[in-house]
Amino acid sequence: MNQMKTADAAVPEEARGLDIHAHADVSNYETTGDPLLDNPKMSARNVNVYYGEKHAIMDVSLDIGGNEVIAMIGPSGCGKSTFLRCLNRMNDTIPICRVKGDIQLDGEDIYHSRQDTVLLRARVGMVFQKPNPFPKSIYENVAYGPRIHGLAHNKIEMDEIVENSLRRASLWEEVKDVLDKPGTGLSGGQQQRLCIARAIAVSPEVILMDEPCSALDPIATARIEELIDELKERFTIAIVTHSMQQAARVSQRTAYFHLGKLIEVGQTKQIFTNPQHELTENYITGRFG
Ligand SMILES: Nc1ncnc2c1ncn2[C@@H]1O[C@H](COP(=O)(O)OP(=O)(O)OP(=O)(O)O)[C@@H](O)[C@H]1O
Repeated sequence: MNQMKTADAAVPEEARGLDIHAHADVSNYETTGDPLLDNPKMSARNVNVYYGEKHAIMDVSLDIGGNEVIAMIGPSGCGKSTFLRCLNRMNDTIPICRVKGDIQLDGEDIYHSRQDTVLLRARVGMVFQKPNPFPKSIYENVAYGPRIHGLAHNKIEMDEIVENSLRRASLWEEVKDVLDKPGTGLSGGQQQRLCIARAIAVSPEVILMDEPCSALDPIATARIEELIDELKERFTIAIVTHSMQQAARVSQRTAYFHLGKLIEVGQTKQIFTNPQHELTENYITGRFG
């Protein structure tokens, strides 16, 4: 059986420290692997992103399949978060940021001028690196989205949405007796599960997760990873992670980014055991990153 090649598998010091900028001109690289799928849930074509003059994402084309977990990995600053934020137009909130190219959700252009971004972000929810509950009760954190989207007609329906969302986020048993207490009073791991419950409450189709475990301890991280595994039954998930072990544990496909370019995409097992591109191999074996 193939062995995982990741950095954490004791890479000797002398093998590390390869300069990422040794391959600084990646602009003409073609993506290796299978970035495109039949019948994708989301599809990105020739996406370029600029922050002012800085060209942060270069001509990325990538599909995301329904009910898959796709992990986005790569060295710091390679554009993973920027690309993720394109998928629900979170980059619109950054004035100097320009996004070019075509991104579709179920075949519809999400950058169309008639696209309502509030509705889009309900369909394509987001969980951030640092848990960010609203300064409101646990109940209100979850009820807020359904209320603004008119998803409940009465208190009974709202109670049901709140309970179901907290159950799906594996938090209900811990908070069912303290729903009126502030969400900010929970532990970091519980706060992150509350943020996941909040995202789930508006019945999204896709959940974007930007390093959702980086502020959590290993036990809280393991719970979120278990949760991701359960959530993929109902949702499509794109996750940015710095942890290759996490990518290997939670995802079916992995996309490797490098200096703004999508270098390689494939089945997670293949990426970690038999990467086709030298840059991917250098990264997963810990030579840079
Ligand atoms: N708001 C911003 N304004 C200007 N430049 C930005 C902004 N956000 C990101 N960038 C630049 O875009 C490039 C890609 O950044 P991005 O945060 O997407 O990378 P990343 O791979 O997610 O990095 P990390 O792993 O460190 O979070 C970097 O060079 C970064 O400095």
